Amino acid sequence: MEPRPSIRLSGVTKRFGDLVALDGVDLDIAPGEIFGILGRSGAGKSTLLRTVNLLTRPDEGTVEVDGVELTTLRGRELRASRAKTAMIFQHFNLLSNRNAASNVALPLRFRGVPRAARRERALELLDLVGLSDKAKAYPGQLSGGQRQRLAIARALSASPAVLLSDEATSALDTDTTDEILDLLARLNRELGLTILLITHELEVITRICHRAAVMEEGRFVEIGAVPELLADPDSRLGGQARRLAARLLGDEVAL
Ligand SMILES: Nc1ncnc2c1ncn2[C@@H]1O[C@H](COP(=O)(O)OP(=O)(O)OP(=O)(O)O)[C@@H](O)[C@H]1O
Repeated sequence: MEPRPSIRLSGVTKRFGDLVALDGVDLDIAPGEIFGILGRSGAGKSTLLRTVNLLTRPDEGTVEVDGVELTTLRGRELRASRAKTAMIFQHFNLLSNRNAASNVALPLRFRGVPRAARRERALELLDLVGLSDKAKAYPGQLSGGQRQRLAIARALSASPAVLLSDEATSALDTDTTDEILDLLARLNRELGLTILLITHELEVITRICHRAAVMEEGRFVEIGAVPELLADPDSRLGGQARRLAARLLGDEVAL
């Protein structure tokens, strides 16, 4: 029997006035999978990601996380189920007036975790993301890559089963992007964390995603295992990869 999906979207539709931002999206993501959604600006990626924790409520369709249908929940029950997911962002969304340990510990404070336990967990998480020497540093004293590590540590504070990543590497240079992607891949392996990410960068998909979908106008126009899509001469993902290689190598033969 197939394991219960970590995330299941069925017929998810979202309209903004006359605009159909999501058009009946179906998606199953397995526990421990890294799934990437690639698409141009305006394709509907952010709207889709935000339906998974119901920051955006779909007009039609259902959203299940870990077997719980979020679309039927409200108030306290919804907040409790939302804790199974955490989110990271392009611009980190850290609190600039709190040091690194305090940024990580704050969500635990809201959950009523006692001070000593909060501190211990914060230091453990900073260590996990390679920032154990930065506990007292403020976000303004950290590099972009270190800030994203800190945001990842904070996202993991309540031990979510699912991490949602909204263009988390888009503001970073290539080497730092690779470091953050490698960190996400390690957390996926070591913690069994399911990761759903959206990106407009092909390299993010090819470096860490097990499966991917290409999104256009609120629909998936392609979905599959990344190695298979890359090897398929007719796939959009493969086509993009070959065009990128040709550009980088300046070699039309690669097309
Ligand atoms: N709150 C909103 N009100 C009205 N229209 C919206 C709203 N949010 C998104 N849209 C529209 O829905 C469509 C999909 O937007 P979305 O942000 O999901 O795309 P995206 O693929 O994430 O793009 P980007 O990469 O630029 O963030 C766009 O046409 C956008 O203008």
